[in-house]
Amino acid sequence: MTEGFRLSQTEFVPGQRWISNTEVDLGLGIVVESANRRVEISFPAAGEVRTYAIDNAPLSRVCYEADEEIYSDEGVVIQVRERIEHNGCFIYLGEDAAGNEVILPELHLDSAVHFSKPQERLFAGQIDRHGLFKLRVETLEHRHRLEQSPAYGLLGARVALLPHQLYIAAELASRPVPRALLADEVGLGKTIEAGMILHQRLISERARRVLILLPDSLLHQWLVEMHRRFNLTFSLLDAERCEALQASGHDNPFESAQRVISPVSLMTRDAARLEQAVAAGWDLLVVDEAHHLGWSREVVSHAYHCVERLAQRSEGLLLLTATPEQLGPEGHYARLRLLDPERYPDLDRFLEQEQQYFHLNHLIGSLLEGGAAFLRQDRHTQRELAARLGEEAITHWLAAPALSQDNLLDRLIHQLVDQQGTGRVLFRNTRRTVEGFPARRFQGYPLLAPNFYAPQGADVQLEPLLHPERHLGTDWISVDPRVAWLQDWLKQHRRDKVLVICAHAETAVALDEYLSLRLGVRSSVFHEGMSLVNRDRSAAYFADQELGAQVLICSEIGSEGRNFQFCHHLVLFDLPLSPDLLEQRIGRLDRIGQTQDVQIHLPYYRQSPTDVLMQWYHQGLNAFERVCAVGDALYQRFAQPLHAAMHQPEDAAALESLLHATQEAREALEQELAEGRDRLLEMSSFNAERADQVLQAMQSEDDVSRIQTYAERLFDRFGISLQPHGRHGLVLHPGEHMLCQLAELPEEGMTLTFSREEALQREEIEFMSWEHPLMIELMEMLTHNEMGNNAICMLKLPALPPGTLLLEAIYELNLTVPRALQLPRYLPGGYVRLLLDSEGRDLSEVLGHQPLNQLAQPLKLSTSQNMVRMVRDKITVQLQQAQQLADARLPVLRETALQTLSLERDAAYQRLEALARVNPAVDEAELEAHRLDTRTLQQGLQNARLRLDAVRVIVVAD
Ligand SMILES: Nc1ncnc2c1ncn2[C@@H]1O[C@H](COP(=O)(O)OP(=O)(O)OP(=O)(O)O)[C@@H](O)[C@H]1O
Repeated sequence: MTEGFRLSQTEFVPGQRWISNTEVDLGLGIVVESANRRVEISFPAAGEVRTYAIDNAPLSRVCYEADEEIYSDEGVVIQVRERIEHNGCFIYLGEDAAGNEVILPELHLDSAVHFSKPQERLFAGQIDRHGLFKLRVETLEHRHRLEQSPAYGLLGARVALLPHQLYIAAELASRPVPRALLADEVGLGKTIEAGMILHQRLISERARRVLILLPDSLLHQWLVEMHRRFNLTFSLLDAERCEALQASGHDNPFESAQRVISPVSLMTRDAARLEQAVAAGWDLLVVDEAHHLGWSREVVSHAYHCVERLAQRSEGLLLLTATPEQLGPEGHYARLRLLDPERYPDLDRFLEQEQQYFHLNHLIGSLLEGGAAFLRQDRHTQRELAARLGEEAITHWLAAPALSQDNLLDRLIHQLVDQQGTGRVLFRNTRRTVEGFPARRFQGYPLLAPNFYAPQGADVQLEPLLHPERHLGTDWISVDPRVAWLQDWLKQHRRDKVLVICAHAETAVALDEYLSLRLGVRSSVFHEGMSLVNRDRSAAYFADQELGAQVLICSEIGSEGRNFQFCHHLVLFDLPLSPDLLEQRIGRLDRIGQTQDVQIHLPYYRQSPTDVLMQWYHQGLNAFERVCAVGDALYQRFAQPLHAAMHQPEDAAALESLLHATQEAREALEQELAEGRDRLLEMSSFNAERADQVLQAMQSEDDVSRIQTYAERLFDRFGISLQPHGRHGLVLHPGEHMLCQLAELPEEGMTLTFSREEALQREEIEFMSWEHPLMIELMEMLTHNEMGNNAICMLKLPALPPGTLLLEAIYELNLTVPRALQLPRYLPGGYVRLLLDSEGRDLSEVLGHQPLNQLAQPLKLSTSQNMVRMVRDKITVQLQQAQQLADARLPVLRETALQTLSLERDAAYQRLEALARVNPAVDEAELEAHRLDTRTLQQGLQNARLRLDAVRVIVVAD
């Protein structure tokens, strides 16, 4: 667009170019005829002709000055050198891009020209409503504040603000590339953490293409959770949909969408699909229930291979599992290797490193306890620190003023925590650190096995012994005392919902049929033999509080990932032979959102293998009533005597000694871990100070009255029809006079609340946060287009003589840095505001934007246009003065931003450097990437220019 565009008032002469002030989209008009106090204008770009009364035609004359760029109707760009007038029409003399002399009569100006810059629009008479200008500036303020907030990207999630999740989300969101294992205990919110990280990366444009791989049973739940909690819509690509897409002409179905959810089974069963998914490339890959990715030195599972291929083609990688060591330390190692193959090249080295935790933890423990005073005196610890973090780190610390040593010590401790083998990639929060979980209560129900049931003996396979129904014949349901027990229990708890989990689908189906068909219990079933749709229907039927099922019977697939915390009773119809799987089962109920104690019930045959296993779990591991983090490790250690005891359930002495040994081993192991790995893990998984910073930022942005007041004006300006809905809510509908079509406002309208609390209770209504897609759409439309970028108003201010002309200019920084690097975070205040008086003095400090808004009176459009015509020369001078002043401010702005930038980047660099001491070969690449990004950011600031974003002319009246 052209700079310094002028408007001039002359007679209407055929051939002149004018624009309509009220219908700017018509483009440049040509005077066709002027007679009988009327003028006829043709608008070639729009193919329209208009006739106006000459006296009050809403038209402005188009007239370009020397040095401006103009476009001919043949698309040639011309730099104007001179403008001459001939018979009332202009002729422009200038040069084209190749330096050729061009003479262009105004008749041949491009008619499709569009004015967008504030000064162009002001002079062209395209003056915005005063309210729209105010809204634009307010929107800029909000946008900059949000971009600089530590909560940026996390605000839009419909979630309760839980510090352990906020910390992980903020920590990973701030990294250039998030590659991590989210391993919080069952039900602590790994899906939510992953969702928050995704949301942040997508909003900040650090990721666009996301693939989520899931077990079949979790596809729908994730789709719903991503949409309902994060407003993120994913395409589900399973085998059928891939086929359909391919049939409709998509060579690679994975290129048909940016955000995809797929079952892992699609990759493992169909090599071609895996290749397509790999070829499509991803910014972020998420794999839930990652403990299924089996790996050992001898055998690597196919699922592991598939995920490995994809992980190599994806920048970011989030692996989710509540039981990272379920398949032993090898499996754990293998998942870390997926995240960072170079840092974890070798299993033996990894196992060795794990042994080092004790010393590191001891060092950290003494620093935490003794603080700066201790470190100042203790030379031995100083030497140890120097050995781990480098001589320079400790010399620098010792040289620092005593007052700042405490803070600096925190930084050193964090560097030590990072150095721990898995410090930066593994996040594990436990119920010990996250408070507020209800208790678990366990009750076993010993039953007499039927007389004819006797499959025991050392030669019988152990696993089937845990499922007596398999030995009771086809009519097992009528003879198995567990069924009678269940029937009885249900009768006594008619009002309670209960989740029943058993190992096999056939058992689940038989139980369901028996309960519903023979006993009339409202029961539903969930197993791997059902279609995904039917599984979800069953789960939804169970979730329905009023008309839903009382009982849901799940096979083992129901014990992973699903959310059943609305129910408080869990019946274990059998026991799994894995402590981690037991924890997964209990985790369906014992998860965030559970409001009552979780009651766990186990009917079992007296003196059976299940009886032994139950006692081992309960007395040995205490795994029913608490999370036993060392369960699988102890299972590996005690498998042999445990299996022997299960084969000999009547041998009370052997069992007693097994239980005793297990208890002792558990206590010792827990103690060892608490002093070693777990403490470090706890420290790297959570930082109260950082979490609190994010929490406070979130709470401050949740201020309902601020967002509500602003949003109501915003919606109204765009012509959206709104009605109040409760205290903090609205019902929106597309209005009759909407300014434009809105992709994020559905035809049928939307009911919303601005309150997070209400949004958490009422999932059927939208949570309107600063990051709701509709809010983002409107704010972007306002600030990325010319809407409201100029205004004129009147002001009565005794301190200033009437007739004084003030010019308020708002400048934005033009940044040429990729948005993903989030340069605006470092900019103080975000934009520059100047308020110039007639002498070119800046009064912005004396009269702020808000006070000015309160004093300013809007003017009618025609008055505004006349006013601009009268004072356009003065405005032009003031605009030039403002630009000079703004340019003079730029170096200071740049310097402050560079300082903030280097403070933050240096701290991050030091953290990486400390890490590189352990593994220099690997981390050099990361350090180099960091240096490069820092250079790009610095360069971006050096190249930044101030661009006039909006301008307001203020006329001081009597
Ligand atoms: N911050 C939160 N606000 C509201 N609900 C939450 C929050 N965090 C988690 N939840 C709810 O708690 C339940 C457990 O969360 P989630 O499914 O993310 O846990 P998980 O760690 O992935 O569980 P699992 O180990 O079983 O896979 C879900 O119903 C989830 O919606």
